[in-house]
Amino acid sequence: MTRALPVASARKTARASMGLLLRDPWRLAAATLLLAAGAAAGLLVPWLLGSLVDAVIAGRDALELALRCAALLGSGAVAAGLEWGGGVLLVGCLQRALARLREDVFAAALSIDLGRVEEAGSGDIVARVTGDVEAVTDAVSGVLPRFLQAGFTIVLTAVGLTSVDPWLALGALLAVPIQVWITVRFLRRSRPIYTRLRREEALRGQVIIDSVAGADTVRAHRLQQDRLGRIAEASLRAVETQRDAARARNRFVGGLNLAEFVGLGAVLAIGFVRAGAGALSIGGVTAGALFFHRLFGPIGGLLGSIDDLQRALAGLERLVGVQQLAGGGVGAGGGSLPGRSVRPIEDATIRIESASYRYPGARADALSGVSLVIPAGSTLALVGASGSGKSTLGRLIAGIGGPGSGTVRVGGAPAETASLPGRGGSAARPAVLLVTQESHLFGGTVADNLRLADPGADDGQLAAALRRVGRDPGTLPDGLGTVPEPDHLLLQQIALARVLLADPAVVVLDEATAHAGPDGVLEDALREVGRGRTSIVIAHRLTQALDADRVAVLEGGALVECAPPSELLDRSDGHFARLWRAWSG
Ligand SMILES: Nc1ncnc2c1ncn2[C@@H]1O[C@H](COP(=O)(O)OP(=O)(O)OP(=O)(O)O)[C@@H](O)[C@H]1O
Repeated sequence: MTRALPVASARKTARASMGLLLRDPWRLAAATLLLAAGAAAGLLVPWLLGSLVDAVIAGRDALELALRCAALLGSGAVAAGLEWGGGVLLVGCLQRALARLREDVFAAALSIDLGRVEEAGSGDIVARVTGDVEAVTDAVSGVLPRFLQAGFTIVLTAVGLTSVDPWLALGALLAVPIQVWITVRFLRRSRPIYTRLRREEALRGQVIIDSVAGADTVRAHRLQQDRLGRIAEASLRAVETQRDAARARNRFVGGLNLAEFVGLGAVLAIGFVRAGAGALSIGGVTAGALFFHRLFGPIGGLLGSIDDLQRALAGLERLVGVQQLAGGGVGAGGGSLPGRSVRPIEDATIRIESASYRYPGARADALSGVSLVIPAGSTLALVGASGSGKSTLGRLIAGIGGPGSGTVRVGGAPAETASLPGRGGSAARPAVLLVTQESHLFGGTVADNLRLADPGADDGQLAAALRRVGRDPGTLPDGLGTVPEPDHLLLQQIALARVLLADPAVVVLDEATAHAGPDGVLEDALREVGRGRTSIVIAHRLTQALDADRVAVLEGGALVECAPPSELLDRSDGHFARLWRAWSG
C-alpha cells in the first residue's frame, strides 16, 4: 500500500501564495494601479459611443462628430496602453514569484526523506514537480492578470451602467443569480474532480515508472501483458476523470451563456420601454447595452478562468504539501534546501542502539534490535545472506530515513542530520555518503560529474581523485572534458572519486564493487576511499570482508556476530565461518 504525500489545506495554500506574491509589493501595487486606471479610461468608450449616436441623430455638424470620434479613439488607446503596461508589470511580478515557487518546490522535493518518497511512490513526487508546477505556472501567468483586469472592469462598468440608467442596471442584475448558481455548482463539483485527476495522473506515472525501471524483471518473468494491463487500467481511470471534468466544464460554460442571454435581453427590453417613454435617448440605450456587453466579456472570462484556477489550486495544494513535508514553507527556501535540519558531528563514531526498521506495508522487520558501535576511522564489513538486512542498515547509517525504533547516531548526531561544516562559505554538507552499484551519470563531462561533489575543486584536484581510484584521466579521449559513455567501471570510479572529493567523515559502500573490473581495480579504489574515514562495506565478495577491521554478520535482520575477520574464521561453527566455507566452495 502506498501512502500519498500530503496535500495542504486551502488556508495554508492561500497564505503560502500571498507570501510569494507579496515579496515584490511595489511592483504589485504599481501593476494594480495601472490596471485600475486602464479600466477607468475604458469606461469612457461606451459612454462616448452613446453620445456619438445621439449627436448623429440630432444632426450635429461634421467637426463636432469628428472631435467626438477622436475622443472615442483616444480614450480607447489610453485604456489599452494603461492595461498593457499594468499587464506587463503584473506578469513580470508573477513570473518572478513562479520562479521562486519552482526553486522552492524542487529544493523541498530533494530534501524530503527518501523513505517517505518511497512510501508514496516516486510517481507522486514526479507528478508534483512536473504536472502540478506546470498547471500552476499556466494558470498564474495567464489567468491571474486576466482575473485582476476583469475585476476592475466589472466594478467600474457596473458603476457606468448605473450612471446611464439605474433601470438598465437592474435589468442586467437578472443575470447575476444564474451566474452565482452556475458557478457555485461548478465549484462544488469540479474541485474534487481535479484533485482526483491529479492523483490518478500521479498513479498512472507511478505504474509507468515502475514498469520501465523494472523492465528486466518484467521481461524475465514474462509480465509484459500484466504491466500493460495495469498501465491501461490506470490510464483509463485518468481519462474517465478527465471526461468528467470536461463534462462539468461544458455545463458551466452553457450556464454562463444562458445568463448573458437573459441579462442582455432584459437590458434591451427595459431600454426599449424607457426610450419609448422618452426617459432615455437611443444613444443612452446603446451605451447601456454596450456597458452590459463590456461587463459580460470579463465576467464570462473571469468565471471561465475558474476552471484553470481550480486546476491550479489543486496543484498548488499538492506543492505546498511537498514543502510542508520538507519542513519549509513556500518562500522559505529561497533556492536552498528548506527545513532540512543539520547537526555538526563530534567525531566519526557510529553508535547504533536497538535499531529496528520495517518497510511500509511489509509484514516483518527488515532489521530488528541491532546494536553496534563502529569506532571512528575503522572499517566494518557487513555480510549476510541476500535479504538479511545489510542494505537497510547501510541506508539507516547514511541517514536515508530513521529507524522505526532505537537510534542510529553518527558522531553524537542522529544519522539523518549528521553534517560537516560547508566549504568556502557554502551550506553544511552531509557527514555520511552512501555509494551503491547504481550510481548515476549526469549529463555533461567527467569533470562536471566529479564537480557535483565539490563545486570548488580545480582540474588538478579532479584528476588526482580519479587517479586515486585507478583511472588516469589521460587515458580518456578528451581527458576530464570527455563526455562519458555508459561504462560501468568508469561510472563506479567516478562515484568513488566523488567520495574522495566530498571527503565525508563516513562512507557506506553498498556493493559498490559489484562490477569489479579487471584485476580488482575497484577493490583497490574502495580501500583508497575508505582510508582515513569510518567505512562500512557491504561486501559482495567475502574476500572484501577479510580486509575489514571487523565483520558484522546479519541474519534475518538481526546482528548475529561481530568481530575481527580472523577471529570469526577461527570459530568453525560460527556464522561467518559457515558463510566463508559455502562461498569459497
Ligand atoms: N523497499 C522495500 N520495501 C519492502 N521491503 C523491502 C524493501 N527493500 C528491502 N526490503 C526487504 O527487507 C529485507 C532486507 O532487505 P535488504 O535489501 O536490506 O537486504 P540485503 O541483505 O541488503 O539483501 P541483498 O544482499 O539481496 O541486497 C528483505 O526481506 C527485503 O525483501
